[in-house]
Amino acid sequence: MNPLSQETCTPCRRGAVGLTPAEVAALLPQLPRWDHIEIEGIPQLQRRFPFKTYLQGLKFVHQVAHLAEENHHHPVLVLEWAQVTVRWWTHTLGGLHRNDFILAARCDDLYREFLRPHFV
Ligand SMILES: C[C@H](O)[C@H](O)[C@H]1CNC2=NC(N)=NC(=O)C2=N1
Repeated sequence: MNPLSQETCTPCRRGAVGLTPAEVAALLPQLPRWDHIEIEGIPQLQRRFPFKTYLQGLKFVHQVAHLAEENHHHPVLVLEWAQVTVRWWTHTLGGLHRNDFILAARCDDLYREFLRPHFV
């Protein structure tokens, strides 16, 4: 279990300060399957999760949506055939906050549950 996923998100108030590039660089190794990308000048965390079926992907999207609601922090979710793409960033900062890393780690935990064989 990634220690990041054990942390609690902090409310990100307007005027909050985002992570410095050094802080982002220090956190990225804890999310080895996530890409640090930039879209329209906004740094984000992105991971593609493969699934056997479209409906399995939808189930994962549903779980991530509930995680987002519980934490008042919402990702971009792209549901495609056999894959779900998740992108985290903090809108109020236009950049990355520790919350983005925490919730990315939580997504990894949810996905790991999908991969665990469910014995009948
Ligand atoms: C009021 C509400 O909690 C805020 O607008 C939340 C909603 N979800 C959010 N999600 C993300 N990713 N970034 C935000 O800044 C954000 N703000």
